[in-house]
Amino acid sequence: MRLLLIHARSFSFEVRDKAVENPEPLTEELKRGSADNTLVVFTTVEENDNDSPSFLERVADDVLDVAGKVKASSVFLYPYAHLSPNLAPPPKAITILNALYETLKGKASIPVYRAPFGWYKAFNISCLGHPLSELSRTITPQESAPQ
Ligand SMILES: Nc1ncnc2c1ncn2[C@@H]1O[C@H](CO)[C@@H](NC(=O)[C@@H](N)CO)[C@H]1O
Repeated sequence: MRLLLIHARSFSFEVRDKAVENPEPLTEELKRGSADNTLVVFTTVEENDNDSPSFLERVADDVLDVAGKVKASSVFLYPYAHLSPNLAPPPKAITILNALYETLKGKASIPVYRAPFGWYKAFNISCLGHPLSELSRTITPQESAPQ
């Protein structure tokens, strides 16, 4: 999994067009969203990722550690298919992203928002520019313990 974490003074998005054959169904609250003092997590699910609790908890712990350090008021999970050449296919990617969203919500003491999967979206972001405001992470499932 590849993450680009941007601590933003403000962030907003609005859905435009379908980007995959079967995008996530849109509800009113998923069509647009915004937050201030938020940690935007552009997230690319890779082909070798999985939805095991141990993997997702490592990702969530890393994200929330950054959110705490920068004193973000919320986390914004943003599906983003541009951070890796080894993409998981959409059905697998949406499953893992939704599981990550639930894991984050279960662990976070601040609100966790998300943008919908499978759509082109317009967005505005105002990066705060402090030393921890632009971070990237590559997190991979641990190899199973040697037999
Ligand atoms: N492996 C993957 N990891 C994360 N997101 C993925 C994905 N495969 C598909 N998507 C979603 O489908 C849109 C088209 O690729 C993606 N949309 C985007 O990446 C927008 N920034 C528009 O380009 C995303 O919502």
